[in-house]
Amino acid sequence: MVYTSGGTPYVTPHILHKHYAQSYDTEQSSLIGQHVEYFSQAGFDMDRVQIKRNVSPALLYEDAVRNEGAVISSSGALINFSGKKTGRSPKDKRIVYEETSKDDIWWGSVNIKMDEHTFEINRERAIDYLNTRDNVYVFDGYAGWDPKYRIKVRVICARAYHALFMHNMLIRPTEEELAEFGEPDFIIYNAGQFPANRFTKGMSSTTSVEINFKRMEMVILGTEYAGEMKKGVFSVMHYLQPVKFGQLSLHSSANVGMDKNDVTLFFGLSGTGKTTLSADPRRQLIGDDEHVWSDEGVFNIEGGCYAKTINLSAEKEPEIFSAIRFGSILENVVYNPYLAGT
Ligand SMILES: Nc1ncnc2c1ncn2[C@@H]1O[C@H](COP(=O)(O)OP(=O)(O)O)[C@@H](O)[C@H]1O
Ligand SMILES: C=C(OP(=O)(O)O)C(=O)O
Repeated sequence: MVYTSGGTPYVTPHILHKHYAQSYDTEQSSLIGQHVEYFSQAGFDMDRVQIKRNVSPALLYEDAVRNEGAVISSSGALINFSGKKTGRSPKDKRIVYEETSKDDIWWGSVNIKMDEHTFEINRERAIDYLNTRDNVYVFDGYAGWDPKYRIKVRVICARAYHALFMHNMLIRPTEEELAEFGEPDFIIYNAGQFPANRFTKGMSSTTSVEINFKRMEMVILGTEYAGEMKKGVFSVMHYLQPVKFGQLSLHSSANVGMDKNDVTLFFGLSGTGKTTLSADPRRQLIGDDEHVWSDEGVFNIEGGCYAKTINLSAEKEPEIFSAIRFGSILENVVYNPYLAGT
């Protein structure tokens, strides 16, 4: 990200893995016995890494600013950079070919096949990388507002901003729900700072975004674009809803009239206006991207929204503009370093 002021270019910082000594209240991570055992069994070196589970946005801000080159904008949002990948990598997204799901997947250039062994290699690579970090962030949340059709998702990642992103995009459990969360239904291992090995069978680049429906896991290597995680959860719900629950999942935004139950769905590929149109102030927002039309109505899969900020103005899109405040993330935007991130 380059910002130019008076002809002088300024490259905004993107400092990764800076090992600052950190004071951290261990109470906050509150990994109770069963969790410590879970993470040890999952291959995490619990003597080395500090696992921070469902920590507050303020703590994630502190870590992102201290360790990841994040900046706080004048309106309180957290400005972050996703490195060289600033969008999704569809050509590097693969699905494991295995007996439990192979007949329910439309294989081809969108759903690219990967073998189980390669998944295991990349999964191990991701966990090995995460074990080299001082901080590993975990966010446990739900996908799907209808308790009948929702799943429990665990995100394990190395960047505080990725944890904050999923804190925003998933549905947050209450304190009681978190205490009784138990085993997740789906796990994302995000080691996006670390590349895939190009010499591993099937890897065509250093990026790999892969889903294994048998293990109900996703592994991300070689891309830090946070949207991969939210779309990964969507891929899983797009598989589970029709195949396992018999419900219709939709890539659409949705809103509803103030008095009537007249739900409107807006369909379109990424960047075609789903978020913008669903934010109509005369109607109530249900969600901006991922829904399920179930036997009882339309429910959102997500807990937050993801909007494009290009040419965003307070006049044209006031609801989206005013959402840029404490807790929200600005990803890959230009800012003025002299005016405290404006
Ligand atoms: N008439 C319009 N309707 C919707 N979006 C528009 C329109 N004109 C321009 N835009 C812009 O197009 C982009 C649409 O992005 P967004 O709503 O986030 O798409 P999506 O949610 O489908 O990915 C925004 O930057 C928005 O400002
Ligand atoms: C986050 C994204 O979603 P959408 O543009 O569909 O809102 C994306 O395409 O990466």
